[in-house]
Amino acid sequence: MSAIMETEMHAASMGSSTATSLVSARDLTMRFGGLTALDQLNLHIVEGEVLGLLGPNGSGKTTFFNVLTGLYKASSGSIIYQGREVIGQTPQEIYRSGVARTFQRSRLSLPLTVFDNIVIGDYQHMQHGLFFNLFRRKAFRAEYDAYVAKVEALLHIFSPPLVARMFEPVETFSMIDRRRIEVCRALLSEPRLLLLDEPSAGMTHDETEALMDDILQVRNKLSNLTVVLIEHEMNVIKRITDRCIVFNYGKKIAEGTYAEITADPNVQTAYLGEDE
Ligand SMILES: Nc1ncnc2c1ncn2[C@@H]1O[C@H](COP(=O)(O)OP(=O)(O)OP(=O)(O)O)[C@@H](O)[C@H]1O
Repeated sequence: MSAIMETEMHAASMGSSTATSLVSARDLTMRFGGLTALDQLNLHIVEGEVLGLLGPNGSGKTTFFNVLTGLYKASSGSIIYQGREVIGQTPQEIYRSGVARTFQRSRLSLPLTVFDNIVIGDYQHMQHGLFFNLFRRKAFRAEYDAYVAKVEALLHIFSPPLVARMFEPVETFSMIDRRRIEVCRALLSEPRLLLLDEPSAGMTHDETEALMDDILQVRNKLSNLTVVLIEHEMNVIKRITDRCIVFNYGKKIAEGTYAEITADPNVQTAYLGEDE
């Protein structure tokens, strides 16, 4: 089947005649010694969707993110993002092409301020030579002010009270605010594709609900953004995804709406099998 036909089939499954694939993974395989974490995986990520990635522990979800963001080099197969092969590109190149992510474990520097934590991700884009900082004070100030305005705007989408506290250290913030800060950091580069690895991990039910509202709000405000989230909380998946893909043993075993995948016997067996 041609790539165009597959894209059109996906457009049809999204209920839209204009939907196109932002990412296409084909026969993607990632081996760690004798362990096959991704096993000839084929999937598409459709532009503008919120896609949920599900699957039992160890089914390859985070490995997929790690390959897509260039942290791991796939053993074989291909990932086309915006018409270009991702495999072989460095994490920095992939980031610059518009793919940003958060991690399962927090990667914030707790003693640093909210502002510093957010802009640190964009460090490579900054003019930061000694000459620039010492002798081009006006340009330095303008760049700094532009970053402050950008961070304020991002924090404002999530939680206006965070704006007033943006120069306070992250260690003084609650878990949900820390997650918001991490998502803001990922959004600073104005990505087209945002990958969220278990955003609800370690949060209470109410915090999770609030963060999901935030993510929906971000998605409404940044209409070109495509979001993929790995999540174990089925309520979250049900509430915010347009479509889901389920992994098991590094393969895609189901895809469709939340209602479709939860009714799928393959999915039920994968999860029940894990509990037994
Ligand atoms: N760097 C690595 N070296 C060796 N094995 C790895 C590495 N990264 C992942 N694996 C293995 O690959 C498999 C898939 O792991 P992965 O973290 O992608 O699963 P997951 O679906 O994200 O799981 P979870 O839901 O528990 O986060 C697991 O068996 C894991 O132990």
